[in-house]
This record gives sequence, structure tokens and C-alpha cells, in this order.
Amino acid sequence: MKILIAGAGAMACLTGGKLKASGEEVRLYNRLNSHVEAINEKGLRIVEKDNSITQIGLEVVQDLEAGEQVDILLVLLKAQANEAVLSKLRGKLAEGTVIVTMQNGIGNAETIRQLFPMNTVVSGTLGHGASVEHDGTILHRGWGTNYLGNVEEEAASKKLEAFAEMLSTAGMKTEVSADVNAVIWNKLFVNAAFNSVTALTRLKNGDILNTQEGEDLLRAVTAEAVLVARAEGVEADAEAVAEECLRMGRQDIGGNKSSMLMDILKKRQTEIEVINGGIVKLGKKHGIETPVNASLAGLIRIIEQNYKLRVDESSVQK
Ligand SMILES: NC(=O)C1=CN([C@@H]2O[C@H](COP(=O)(O)OP(=O)(O)OC[C@H]3O[C@@H](n4cnc5c(N)ncnc54)[C@H](OP(=O)(O)O)[C@@H]3O)[C@@H](O)[C@H]2O)C=CC1
Ligand SMILES: CC(C)(CO)C(=O)C(=O)O
Repeated sequence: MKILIAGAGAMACLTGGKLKASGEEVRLYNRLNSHVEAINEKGLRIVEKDNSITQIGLEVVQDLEAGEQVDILLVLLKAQANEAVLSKLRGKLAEGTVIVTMQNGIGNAETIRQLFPMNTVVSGTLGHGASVEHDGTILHRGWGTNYLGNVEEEAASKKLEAFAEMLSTAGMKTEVSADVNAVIWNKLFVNAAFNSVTALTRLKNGDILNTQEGEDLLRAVTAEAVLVARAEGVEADAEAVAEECLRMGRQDIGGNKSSMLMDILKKRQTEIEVINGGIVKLGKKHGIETPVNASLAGLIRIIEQNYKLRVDESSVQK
């Protein structure tokens, strides 16, 4: 099966690198930058939990050859880049190419379906965490199960089953779920709880739980998110969601620098509109108040829109 991954950041590299190391036919698709050049020249380096390093030969392409066959296009861009990047692949994919988004947040599959109305588009989530530390090098710092939604159409469903098995064999345990909405929301609870708070405090996921205030904030954010999820028809219990987020933050993803923290550190646009901002938007639709998520989203927007004015540590004499 031929796999193309859109993106060459932390999760595209982690997933693509693991699949390649496991013998799969996989390439990444991304514009040229110094990180992409490093991968194409020297291979990708994945630094694992025990600090062991795996070096994997991986190709990042900037275009597809005419008539090239792609069985699965896995989208691992940041949500706000979907339209700009994926529209370049319009007309280059066969109708049988199954498009899988394992991005965080809500609404990604809907955006992609509008760009590729003839293709099957499926959502899923990643249980792992990683960050790009240097050009060509990623830190693998989060572990968990991946989930993929399923579809009725037989050929696409078979491809998804095969893809899930490939990911599992490659060391990223992946299950196919009949309830894709639950899959997306269960991941959204985690991202709502950790991403903006870690970006604002510049802490790793687990470190926001060093204080009672951090834990209280996590409970407040997820309680609002659960009310909105229920209004959207997703079964969820606020206490259970908070406990699972706390467990993950203390164990599975504690050492990870969240994807939003990385965006803030690199002065880039974040996914706030599809995470806390998305919860606020859906809350309004259902008449549900979400003041904590709204405040977090507002703070991130203030940072994002004022990078040029930011006061950095380096400007202060120690
Ligand atoms: N990091 C993590 O631990 C996890 C992340 N996720 C999710 O996975 C997805 C990918 O995240 P992650 O790998 O961290 O992101 P990164 O920021 O590391 O990588 C994003 C990639 O998208 C490309 N891209 C972004 N904006 C544009 C643009 N405007 N035009 C062209 N290319 C663009 C970047 O290329 P360029 O640098 O050239 O802009 C880069 O290759 C997100 O939805 C994230 O929420 C899910 C689980 C864990
Ligand atoms: C791994 C996790 C849950 C938190 O770091 C994440 O999805 C992200 O960083 O976006």
C-alpha cells in the first residue's frame, strides 16, 4: 500500500518514520524548509524515551508525479494549513485514495471533504506525542492508542483496516472504531485541557499539574467541554473525563511539549480555533456557556496576534 503523509512536522515524522522503519512504502509531502532538507539529506532522527536515537531514511516530496498511485493520504498538517496545502493535491489523487485526518480538533474532515468531494475522508486520532527539536530531529514523548473511524464502503474499509494494522505493527497501536464522534471528542477533551494552558505557561503537559490551580483549571475546561459534547450527542461523564486527562497528563503525555506550546515558541499560528475556540463556537450553537474555554482561546489569540511585540527573556538584563 502506498502512503503519502501531508506534513513533515512532529507527528508526520513520527508516524512516517515508524511506518518506514517497519518496511512500509511511505513518503511525506511538505514545502521545502531547513527541517525538510535535513531529512532528505541525512534521514530523520527519532529520539525515544530512553534517549536512544533511530535514524530513518525518509523522503519528503514537494509534488506528485502525474498518475502516481496513492492508497492512503494521511493528513498531519496543522488544521489551519489544510486548505492551502491540500488544494495543491487537488486533481492529483485517484478516486480510490482514502484520505485520513488524524489531526487534533474539530471540523478537519469537513474541510477536507469540501476539497475532495469524490474521495472517502475518515477521521482518527493519535495517542502519541512528539516535537520537532532541531532540523531533522524529533523527540517522541507521548504514548497511547490511536483510533481510526470506519466507513461502510468495502474497498475503503479494507484499506483502513490494513492501515490500522500497519500502524500497530510499526509500534503505534491503532484501533478502528465504529463511533468516530466519540473518538474525536475524547481526544478533544485532552487537547482542550492541555494545549492552551501549556502554551500560555510554557510548561510541558505534566508540569501544569504540579499545582492545585493547574488541576482545577483542567477540571473546569473539561467540564465545559463535556456539556458541549453531550449537546452534540456524544456520551461523556465530566468526572471520568477529568480523571482520564489527569492520568494521561501524569503518565502518557507528561513529558511532551504540546503542539500548541511548540507553535507559540516558534511564533506560529495555533490550532486554537479548532480546540478551545471550537468548543466555544459549538457551545454558542447550543446555548451553553463556556467562559473558561473562551478565556483560554482569547489569551492565545492575544499572543498569536502580537508576536512582533512580545517581550522575550533575552531583552532583560539578568
Ligand atoms: N505534536 C504532538 O504531540 C501531537 C500533534 N497532533 C496533531 O497533529 C497535527 C500535526 O501536528 P504537529 O506535527 O505537531 O505539527 P508541526 O507544527 O510539527 O508540523 C506541521 C506541518 O504542517 C506544515 N504546515 C503548517 N502550516 C503550513 C502552511 N501554511 N503551508 C504549508 N505547510 C504548512 C509544516 O510545514 P512548515 O514548517 O513548512 O510550515 C509542518 O510540516 C496537528 O493537528 C496536531 O494537533 C496530534 C497528536 C500529538
Ligand atoms: C499529545 C497531546 C495530547 C499533548 O501534547 C497532543 O495531542 C498535542 O500536543 O497536540
